[in-house]
Amino acid sequence: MESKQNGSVPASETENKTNSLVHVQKHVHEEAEESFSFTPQPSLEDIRRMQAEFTDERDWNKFHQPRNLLLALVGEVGEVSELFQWRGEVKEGLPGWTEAERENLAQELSDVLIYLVELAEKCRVDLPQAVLRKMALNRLKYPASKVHGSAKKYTEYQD
Ligand SMILES: Nc1ccn([C@H]2C[C@H](O)[C@@H](COP(=O)(O)OP(=O)(O)OP(=O)(O)O)O2)c(=O)n1
Repeated sequence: MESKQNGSVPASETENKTNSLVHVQKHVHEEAEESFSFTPQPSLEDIRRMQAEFTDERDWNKFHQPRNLLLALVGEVGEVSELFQWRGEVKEGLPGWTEAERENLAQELSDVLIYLVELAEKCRVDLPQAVLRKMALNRLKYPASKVHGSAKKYTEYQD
């Protein structure tokens, strides 16, 4: 028989609750810590080439001018937004999303990337190199020591 102190919850019950809380916290922690990375292929250059072949084979270059590609890109961004709308905040890893919803999102994000890469190609922007330059600029604009933990825009810092 469990001993009750001053009518409080038996020690074993408190222990169980504590244990399950620790379990839940550990689970949440593990989910947040779960590492994720992309497979290295295809590269952006691979994607550029594959999309160029797709376009050539269909004689679609006459439609794929920069402005049309930009409009197509924005349209696909809208399709990604549709998948998130009315859901409220969505946690990292998309807990509760079905496999079909995840696949849908993967397809829409791919459409965005495909049009982005082709737009960059048609504008003669070497996207991987441009990204390296831009990230270097971002690091200069937002020194970690200065902005750590703050999401303020760089123009809001007084210095
Ligand atoms: N003129 C076109 C039409 C399509 N695509 C390619 C690039 C995109 O990855 C995809 C876009 O196809 P859809 O316009 O059919 O759009 P979705 O695949 O998003 O279909 P839906 O709008 O029904 O969701 O196909 C392309 O390069 N050029």
